Amino acid sequence: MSESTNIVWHESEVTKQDRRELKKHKSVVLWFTGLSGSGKSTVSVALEKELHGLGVHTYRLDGDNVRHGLNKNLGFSPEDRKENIRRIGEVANLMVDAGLVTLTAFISPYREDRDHARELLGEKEFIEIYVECSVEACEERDPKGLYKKARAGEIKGFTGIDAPYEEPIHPEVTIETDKQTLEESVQLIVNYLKQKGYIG
Ligand SMILES: Nc1ncnc2c1ncn2[C@@H]1O[C@H](COP(=O)(O)OS(=O)(=O)O)[C@@H](OP(=O)(O)O)[C@H]1O
Ligand SMILES: Nc1ncnc2c1ncn2[C@@H]1O[C@H](COP(=O)(O)OP(=O)(O)O)[C@@H](O)[C@H]1O
Repeated sequence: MSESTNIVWHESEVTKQDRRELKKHKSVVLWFTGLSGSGKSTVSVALEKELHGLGVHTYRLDGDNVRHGLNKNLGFSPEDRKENIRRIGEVANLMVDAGLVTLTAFISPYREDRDHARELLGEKEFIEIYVECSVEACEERDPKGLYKKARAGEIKGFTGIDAPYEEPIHPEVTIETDKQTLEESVQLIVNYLKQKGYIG
């Protein structure tokens, strides 16, 4: 792939701050990370519904969905996962600029890749949410039958089985979906956003 040259940033007259004032809430990325089956999609869907009900403008980016389009040329090698997360970080950055509370639900197994997204967005606009759940519980749930396939050797390099997952060290929020109910997880995140002044 070649790199763009001779390009110059063009400022808009409407700023991120203007868009936030129109929407009456801050914009931020809620970056869910965790094993397959930990509950990233389930919790982010329920949270988005709750936030929408509170008058918050949201958008949700989900691993399976984005891999159908924008990232359909990427697989699950460490390099492809890195590129997947790099693109999501960039897209999320645009959405935060647009004034949206953006929910991303990707395994994002590598600490370094998540930290790059954090650097791009900046500390105030990046909230890492660790969806903690033991691999045993995820495998027990196996909502898409993928753990079964991985155990049978039909999927190689499956996160938590024969590919790594690096736990966050200092996530802003941790939810334990093998101990808490879905409602408890959603409430915990809503309370965090209110407490920190992201939403009214
Ligand atoms: N090898 C392997 N490892 C992990 N997951 C796999 C794999 N192959 C396919 N899948 C399916 O792809 C979904 C994960 O995509 P992500 O984009 O979130 O992955 S990553 O962040 O790039 O690691 C993941 O979705 P979730 O279960 O929602 O996490 C799986 O459905
Ligand atoms: N407390 C809980 N929080 C979230 N999901 C739960 C919980 N208990 C059971 N589940 C189930 O676990 C599965 C999680 O799957 P999913 O949300 O697709 O995970 P991921 O997006 O991380 O792969 C769903 O079938 C969901 O109904």
